[in-house]
Amino acid sequence: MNNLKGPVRVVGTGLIGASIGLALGRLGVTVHLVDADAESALMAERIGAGSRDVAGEPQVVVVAVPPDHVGAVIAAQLAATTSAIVTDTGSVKSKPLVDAGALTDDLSRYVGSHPMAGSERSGPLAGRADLFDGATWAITPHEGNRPEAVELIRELAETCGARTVELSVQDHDLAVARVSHLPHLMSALAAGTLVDAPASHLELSGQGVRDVTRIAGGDPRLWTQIVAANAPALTTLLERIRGDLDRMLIALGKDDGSGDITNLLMNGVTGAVRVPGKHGAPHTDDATVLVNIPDRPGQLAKLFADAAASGANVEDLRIDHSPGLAIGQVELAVKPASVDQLVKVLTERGWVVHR
Ligand SMILES: NC(=O)c1ccc[n+]([C@@H]2O[C@H](COP(=O)([O-])OP(=O)(O)OC[C@H]3O[C@@H](n4cnc5c(N)ncnc54)[C@H](O)[C@@H]3O)[C@@H](O)[C@H]2O)c1
Ligand SMILES: O=C(O)C(=O)C[C@]1(C(=O)O)C=C[C@@H](O)C=C1
Repeated sequence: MNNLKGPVRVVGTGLIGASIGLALGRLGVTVHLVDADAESALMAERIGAGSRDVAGEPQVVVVAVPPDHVGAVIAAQLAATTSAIVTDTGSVKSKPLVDAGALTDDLSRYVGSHPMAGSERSGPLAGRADLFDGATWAITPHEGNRPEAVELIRELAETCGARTVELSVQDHDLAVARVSHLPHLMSALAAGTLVDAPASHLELSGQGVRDVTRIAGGDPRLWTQIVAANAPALTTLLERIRGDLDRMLIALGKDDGSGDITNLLMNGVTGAVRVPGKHGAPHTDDATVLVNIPDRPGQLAKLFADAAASGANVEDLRIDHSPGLAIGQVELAVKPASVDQLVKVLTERGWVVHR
């Protein structure tokens, strides 16, 4: 470790590039900012993601531009540098390798990577220094890479706060089709049915629809490039979903279809619990307790104090709050053995609690 000295040149200073600059800046790594759009680089500099002074050979180049441009920018950066290790943050890993390979003979200084953290927002002003803290960052070396080059990119990701996972380019693209690209398409399709919904229907929106539609807000131009670049893997998954949709439609049309509906829903439960929890840890068996919380200052602090008094350790929490309502709901995740005592103490102290 500690081979990352900088400077790091970030090409593409939008959400991801600016966040990388901010994250590296926390540990004093010098970051140089380049963007085809001068305004984007200026904004990134203003929020403290680095400087637009790009003189000299960088130690590392991070290419954080939209997927259609990644390969060409990698090739251009390899040509513009002599020793720098070049990586990219593109959401699909086979396309940059093919695109850059068509433009240069030597890809030994290029190591692919992909931070598995982001947002539905774009541009430098959406950048956050803590975006990658605890997130997974995929490293996808190819045959021509030297181990030291791969190690340097691993160190870059870890300096940004992430934990790294190494996998092949092909395996990466299959994995993200499942855990990122298909979920995005499903979110967009579900949100699309709201386009012509009457306001009186939308008024009933609760946390469920907010959870399902958040990522649908992502930039459609960026996501078109992402899903087009991963079409083969996505096609296989979409065909599977089409089969499940047909099964659901047939079951809904039958008087005795509830068994098959339950089977499809059970399948969802089984899949959902396989999603790893925070920091890449396995999904825990924590139990959840829901507590109604009045929208008044100090209530959250009081709830935590009362939970602590029961002896329960709060492993995680989520707050659902609808603007305009005088009450919200807090979901406390605790060890199953703590639930009974937690519910007893909170109820005694006046909280409305649901298991
Ligand atoms: N948005 C996410 O959640 C997310 C997460 C992980 C990885 N990624 C990947 O990271 C990359 C960047 O995504 P983003 O969300 O930061 O996009 P963004 O739109 O916020 O920023 C992209 C930036 O690249 C610049 N740019 C475009 N073409 C360029 C070129 N030829 N040379 C230099 N600059 C150029 C744009 O001006 C823009 O400032 C994409 O490849 C994306 O697939 C995105
Ligand atoms: O949190 C989000 O908004 C994201 O969609 C981030 C997300 C993901 O699917 O996890 C989106 C695309 C990227 O390539 C990596 C991360």
